[in-house]
Amino acid sequence: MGIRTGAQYLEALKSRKPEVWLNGKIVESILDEPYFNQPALEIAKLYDMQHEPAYQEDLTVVCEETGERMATSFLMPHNYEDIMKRSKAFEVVARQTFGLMGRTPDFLNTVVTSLAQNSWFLRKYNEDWATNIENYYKHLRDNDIFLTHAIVNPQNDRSKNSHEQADQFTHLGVVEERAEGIIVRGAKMLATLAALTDEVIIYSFPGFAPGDERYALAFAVPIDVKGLKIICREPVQDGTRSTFDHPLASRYEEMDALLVFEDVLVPWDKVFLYNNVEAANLLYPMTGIAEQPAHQSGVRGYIKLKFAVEVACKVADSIGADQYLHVQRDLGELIQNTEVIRSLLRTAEREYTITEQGEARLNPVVLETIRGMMPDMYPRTIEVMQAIGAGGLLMMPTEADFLSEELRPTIDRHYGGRAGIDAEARMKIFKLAWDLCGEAFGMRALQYERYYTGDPVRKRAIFYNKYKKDHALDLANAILAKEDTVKEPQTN
Ligand SMILES: Cc1cc2nc3c(=O)[nH]c(=O)nc-3n(C[C@H](O)[C@H](O)[C@H](O)COP(=O)(O)OP(=O)(O)OC[C@H]3O[C@@H](n4cnc5c(N)ncnc54)[C@H](O)[C@@H]3O)c2cc1C
Ligand SMILES: Nc1c(O)cccc1C(=O)O
Repeated sequence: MGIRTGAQYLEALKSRKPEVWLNGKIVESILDEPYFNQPALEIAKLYDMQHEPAYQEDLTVVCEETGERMATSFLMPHNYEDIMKRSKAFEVVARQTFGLMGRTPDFLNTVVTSLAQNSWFLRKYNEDWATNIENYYKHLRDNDIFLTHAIVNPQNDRSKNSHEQADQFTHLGVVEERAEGIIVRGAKMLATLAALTDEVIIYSFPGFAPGDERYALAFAVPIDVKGLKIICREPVQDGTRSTFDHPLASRYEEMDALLVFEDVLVPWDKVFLYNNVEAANLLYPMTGIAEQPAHQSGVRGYIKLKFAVEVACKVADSIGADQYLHVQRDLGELIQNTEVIRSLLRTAEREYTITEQGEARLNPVVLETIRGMMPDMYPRTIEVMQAIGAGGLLMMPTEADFLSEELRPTIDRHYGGRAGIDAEARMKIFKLAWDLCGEAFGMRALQYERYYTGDPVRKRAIFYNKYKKDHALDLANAILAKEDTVKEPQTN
């Protein structure tokens, strides 16, 4: 099939009926549900862009194996040119959603591509696991499949491992083996965009302990597989809010969901890892699924940070606040933060290495630095935006007010900004800002930057401990090695 169009993506959406729970009801038709309609159209636009002359060379490449075009995010990187091709594709996608949709198809495309490129790791444990992921990669690549994923156990009792939870199937685990596959039961979180995807892949961040064997697994199933409940969180918009009042929340809402598997059959050919705690704990650090998605999320995160900083600058400019020193200082800080991330990305890309399997990987220390800085930089941007927007963020008429012939003259008189910024222009800027720094949509976008890549506290601790193990601290050791020994005590 090769690359899909938006219409083909939407047709596939219509052809399925996953068990999606939204506000206490099963959604009968995803596309007809107002809440999902606009985000689905945004995803469809990304598929259409693969066919548009302006974007096709950036978003797709010709697959050497099939001769058909495939998404560039399925390209297995072997050199700097491949790295930069992927980087450009990630940026084109990110710019389309201003970096606000973190789990666009390219994210998991890079995950499965790297799992396939590193199938050697799975082959060490089980030949079938390796063959299965290699075949799954081709299935996704050749059919341009949109994946969601859930790799975290739901928050039940974080002081206990999966096998110690009160109910042994609170967390997703294997109930039994059958000739046709494994039966899985339990929950996994946090499947972003699940309702809008074709299939779901399950695996885990490291963290299994002896006794967790039944939970140590990785597999993939269609999103509408029998027995899978997709339980959505509360929506941050209802699909009917005006794009004038909520320009971001109305378009880029990424629904998050808990996945509950109720004795779901996973065919053996879709099992990538099973009943092996060591393999499950090493999957993330030993394959490229730490580095490769971090490239996509680094580029996306940069675009989102840059976008939010630009909104903060527009807010300040629209009311003349950026003539004041402290506002200039704070906005200068935010701009410098975006330059730090941009520069780190170029450094990580340039300082790539080639693995024994021929995979080009960005510098992991630099990638991890980006991942470690974003959970502070993005919230700081929102804080500055709130401080500059101040009460104006709570002083915005709605689109309906603007449309009132009676009220409009009053709005025009009292809601304008500095010279040259009329009421509508200022309100459009402030509504962008409020979606980012006040609405539930914006708070989720902030929480995303804090947690999408894992717990920042533990990620930084892992980073420090690995850095200490891998780096000699040679500058400090050099001075300590000098002959500045303590002289003999003076004896009087
Ligand atoms: C908007 C958003 C989108 C996301 N999208 C996805 C997705 O698409 N797919 C997916 O799989 N995941 C997704 N995630 C989930 C993300 O991977 C997790 O949020 C992240 O791994 C942290 O886990 P947690 O949220 O359960 O926090 P917890 O691990 O429960 O942490 C809660 C608090 O307890 C502390 N804590 C808990 N356990 C420990 C421990 N063992 N040691 C020390 N401290 C501990 C943490 O430091 C933290 O302060 C998303 C998250 C967000 C916010
Ligand atoms: N956040 C991640 C994810 O959801 C899947 C794979 C990798 C990551 C990551 O950030 O490392």
